[in-house]
This record gives sequence, C-alpha cells and structure tokens, in this order.
Amino acid sequence: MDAREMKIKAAEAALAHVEDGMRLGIGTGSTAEEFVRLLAEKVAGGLRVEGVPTSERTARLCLELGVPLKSLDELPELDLTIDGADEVDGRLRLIKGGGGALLREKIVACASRRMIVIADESKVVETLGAFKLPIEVNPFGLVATRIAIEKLATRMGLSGAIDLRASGDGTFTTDGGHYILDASFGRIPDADALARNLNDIPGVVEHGLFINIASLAVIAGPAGARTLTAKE
Ligand SMILES: O=C(CO)[C@H](O)[C@H](O)COP(=O)(O)O
Repeated sequence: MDAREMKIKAAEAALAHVEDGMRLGIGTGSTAEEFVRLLAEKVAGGLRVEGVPTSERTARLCLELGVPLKSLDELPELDLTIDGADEVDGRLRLIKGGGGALLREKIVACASRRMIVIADESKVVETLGAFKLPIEVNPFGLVATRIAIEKLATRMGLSGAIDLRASGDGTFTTDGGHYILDASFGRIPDADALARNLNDIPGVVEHGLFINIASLAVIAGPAGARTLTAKE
C-alpha cells in the first residue's frame, strides 16, 4: 500500500463515523482532502451534511466537489471534525499546522463535540517534536515574539532553530493574515506545559500543539486501519 492509499484507508474508516444530518468540521491537508473526496461521493449519493472548512484551500475543494459549506458563525456548534495531523502521540496529543491552517483547525475542532484524526503510521510518535512545531504569530512585533519564544524554550530546556516560514520568494501568510514560526525543538518532553506557556506570549496567536482535543485517531498502515484512543 503506498502513502496515498494509506491516507484513503484512514479517510474511509473515519467516514464510517459520519451520519446523516451531521454538522462537520473539515480539516486541511492531503489526508483531509482524501476525506473530502470520499465525503463528496456520499453527498452525491444522498448523504446530507453541512461542512465548516478549516482553510480556504479546503473550502475550494469542497465547493468544487459539491460538499455543502457553512461558516462557523452560521454553525457554531459542530458534531464532528475530521482532520489530519503531523504527529500523534499515545495520548492523542497532536502537532498540527504543517499546512499552515492550525488556527482555524483548532477553533473548528474545539467547536466540535468530537475530533477524529486521520493519519498514516508515519505520524505516530512516542514523544512529540520531531516535526517542527508551527507557531502562528502576529506580524506586529515578530522579532520580539520570536525572542520571547526562544527565552521560553531555554527556560524549559528546549533548543533548536525557530524559522519564519517562507513561501516562494516571500513570507508564508496564513488565511488569517498571520505568520508562522517553525520551531525545531526535536523532542518536547512536556508538551502540556509548553502549550500553556506559549499561550501566555502576547504575539503568539496560536500554536500547533493540540492537547485534549482529539477523541480518536484512525491510523492507516500497510495492513489496514487501526484506531487509537487516548491512554493516560
Ligand atoms: O495540520 C495540518 C494543516 O495545517 C494538516 O492536517 C497536517 O499538516 C497533515 O497534513 P497531511 O495530511 O498532508 O500530511
């Protein structure tokens, strides 16, 4: 099974949790896009759902494929969000934001009764942090915010480059008009504390640590899909 087939397997398994009439948060990224394609087939076959997209990119794909969309203001309480992740640990803590949509992804997931993560085995880790942690920041005071993050990292025994995400010749800008700093911490022994402390830095808009948000992960590997529930 190649990488794309595994993403489709995970998306298929997650689709089994979607019921007629549901209000759905719809994630961002290549795995979430496989889910959108499968969902669109079900919608064409008569399934009634309303989706809230977590990015302009996802919104465009949903519109192209005929998945009905609403804004989060129109549907502020959702039944289920299905989204990908860059890393998942055994407690279903996630790193997200590789695709730059982490702020909307977190808002939408937190407005949902449940969040199901879809990923392949390569995303499952013992300790979060091999994937660079995306931190969404306000462009105002970028240098000061980066220094504050560096000082926090040092206090917490973390080190590594903190790079401004680029796009083409310029700076990557999120759907909300913010920048992303990608922090190469390597290994984050206390992700819960880092998540709380990052939220205390004023220029940080949001970060890619999703703690106590996902309720289930569908992980696809060469032998098929398995589910992961949070273990304490
Ligand atoms: O967090 C995300 C976007 O902000 C994505 O869900 C994450 O990057 C995983 O993407 P992919 O399914 O393409 O590996």
